[in-house]
Amino acid sequence: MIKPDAFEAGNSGAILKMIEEAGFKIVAMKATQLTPVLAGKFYEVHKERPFYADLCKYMSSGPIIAAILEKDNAVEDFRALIGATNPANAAEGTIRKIFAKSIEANAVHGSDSDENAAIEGNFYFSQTERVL
Ligand SMILES: Nc1ncnc2c1ncn2[C@@H]1O[C@H](COP(=O)(O)OP(=O)(O)OP(=O)(O)O)[C@@H](O)[C@H]1O
Repeated sequence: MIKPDAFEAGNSGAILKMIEEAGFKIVAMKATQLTPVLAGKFYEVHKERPFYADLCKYMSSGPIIAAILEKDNAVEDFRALIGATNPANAAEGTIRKIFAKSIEANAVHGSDSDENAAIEGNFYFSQTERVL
């Protein structure tokens, strides 16, 4: 997912280019905007965390791009490409180091397991929208 800060800043194209150049195939993609309720559902796992309300507000504040990516070892390789959650700790050359504004507005999201990738892919795309 390309988050609202990166979309608003006009960085979506540059981020997608980095993703493709790193060997990921985009198999489904759309621009959309989450409602606060849907943002809350997407990040439900964080509902007890102190930043949850702000996160839901931020994630529904503007358009995002949702995409399903395909690659061998995709989860691990994508998390390496995006870098640490807090851009201050992200390695040089990672998407978050280059584009993130803060620990919250950190440009992109990546699934943390194959299982969650399937759940999150289904969250955004119906079967008929998927090119699988
Ligand atoms: N301490 C914090 N303060 C504010 N927002 C935070 C904080 N920690 C995490 N977040 C926000 O919540 C999101 C989810 O947190 P998580 O710990 O799952 O990080 P992540 O797995 O690197 O990010 P993501 O799940 O978006 O890929 C972060 O990407 C960030 O936008």
